[in-house]
Amino acid sequence: MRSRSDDSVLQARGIKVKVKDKVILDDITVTAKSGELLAVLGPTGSGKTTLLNVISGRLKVDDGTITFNGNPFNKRQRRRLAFVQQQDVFFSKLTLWETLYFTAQLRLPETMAEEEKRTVIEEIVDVLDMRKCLHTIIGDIFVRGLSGGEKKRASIACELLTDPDILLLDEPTSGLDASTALTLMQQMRKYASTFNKTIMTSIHQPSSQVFHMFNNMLLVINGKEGYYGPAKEALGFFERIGLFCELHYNPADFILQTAKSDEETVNKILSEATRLRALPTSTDDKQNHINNDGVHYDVINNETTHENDVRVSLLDVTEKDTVADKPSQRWATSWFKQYRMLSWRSFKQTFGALREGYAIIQTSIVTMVVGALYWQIDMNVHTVRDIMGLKPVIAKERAAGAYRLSAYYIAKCTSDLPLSFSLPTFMFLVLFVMAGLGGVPEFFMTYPIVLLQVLVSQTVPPWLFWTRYLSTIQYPFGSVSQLIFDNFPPFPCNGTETSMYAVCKDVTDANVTTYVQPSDILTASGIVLPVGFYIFPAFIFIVGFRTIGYLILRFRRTRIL
Ligand SMILES: Nc1ncnc2c1ncn2[C@@H]1O[C@H](COP(=O)(O)OP(=O)(O)OP(=O)(O)O)[C@@H](O)[C@H]1O
Repeated sequence: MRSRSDDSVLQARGIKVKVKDKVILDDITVTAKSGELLAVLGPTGSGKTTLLNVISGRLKVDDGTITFNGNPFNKRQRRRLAFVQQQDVFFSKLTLWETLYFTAQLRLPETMAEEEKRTVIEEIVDVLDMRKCLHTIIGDIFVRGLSGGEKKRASIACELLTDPDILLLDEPTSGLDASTALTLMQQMRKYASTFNKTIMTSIHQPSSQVFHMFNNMLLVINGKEGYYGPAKEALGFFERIGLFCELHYNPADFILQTAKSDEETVNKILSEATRLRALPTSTDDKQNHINNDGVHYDVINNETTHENDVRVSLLDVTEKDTVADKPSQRWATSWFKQYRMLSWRSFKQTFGALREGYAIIQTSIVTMVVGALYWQIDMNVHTVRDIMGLKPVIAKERAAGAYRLSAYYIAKCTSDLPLSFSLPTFMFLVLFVMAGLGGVPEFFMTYPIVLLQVLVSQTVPPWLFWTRYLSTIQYPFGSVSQLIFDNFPPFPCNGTETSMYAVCKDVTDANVTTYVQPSDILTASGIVLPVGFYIFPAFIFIVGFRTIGYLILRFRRTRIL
């Protein structure tokens, strides 16, 4: 159930971020209060996303502090923060309902009753007005599904499921038409005021109506603070330095154009902002900020979203903080639950691809051709597309602490098996019968080895192609050949390519029939070792490569900037 969050103040003070020698954020101070919508405006590349990354804890600062109710914003409190990134990353074959259900199962506590989880989903769906597309698939560039605006709301819905106190939105309106963007921001503003949530959103080019919805705004220019304060006072700030917005002109457009204009104008804005910040009685301090010493705190909430002024004393803040500091577990659900849900989703995604008829045809053809040559698993446009698409989803979900990497990895490996095996099984069966490679016992002896080879092939990434010299294919091939040819009858030298077999080379008398033994065929193919020798390395490959894959995922750090 949505709960009304306690009054809170999140403050970033003197934030500085440098990448190599480039200063990306320089002395940014901003305060976000519960119940309010704070917008971070700025030209492209000014540092808006970087600031959100810093606040969410995904990026370290070179200088500055972030506090929550006057205390350092710690890891535990950050779990009450949700971050909706600019790109919507989803499993495309799942419906909106399935996506929300999956997220709820993983991110809501296991102790919460199933019925309650469903109620939470229903509630969010209503808050964001998404009922009409609940059973539409997410879709991708190949198959249409949710619209851009619906996808954006779906991203937000996934984050709202955990009922966070603080919601960071990175460019939620980018790519949306003006009316969809307006509806979304109206929903966000209403959500913030109804449930006393803190919402901080970066935004590129808000319409006039959207602009008037912001309680406070921070203007970032080249990583520096251009204006911070109530949105409705922003034009007054510019007027004080001689910059006037024409009547009926969109204030956001005016502000952004001014922020991108000549150096002299930009310097004027930055100097005025610096001057105001230095004033002890600046608007900034009066309205929003905890004083420098972080001890005294007095908020006058003067916006229309609140019916009454809210005054929070130090005592209140300390009490609220204790509540917010309640120890929370690292994971909402057990390893097994994560494994089960991740397998479920992986199945849905894979079989969703199969439901698309053309995917089956294409997969079959490619598998037939490639599989016939190499017994390799198919690697066509669809699977590549899906695999490429998964990385950002996993990165997003892992960053939000949705599940353990080990649960994901094992679920992915196991849930893919039925599909991975289905087409090679079909092919092997057909070939086995058509080529008359043996009877039922031979089939059941050789079939597991084929499956083994499918697994080995899957685990070798293209950049490790040179490992063919380690002959992953040779081992199962060797064992299959041995099992098949062991039961073959000898055949005469005449009628065959005699140079292949030593026994045939010396046959000079046409009346003498010399036979090639099955063992001769194997020797000629370089298969000379016992069956076990060929099977064992396949297991080593399967376990070895999967372990390496897991370790790479585990220890490779994702760069955010
Ligand atoms: N890893 C990096 N190395 C060097 N510069 C970087 C790196 N990451 C970001 N930057 C630079 O930092 C600046 C701020 O980037 P950021 O993504 O925060 O901007 P933004 O205001 O969110 O832009 P947009 O509105 O286009 O999303 C940009 O100039 C960007 O090129």
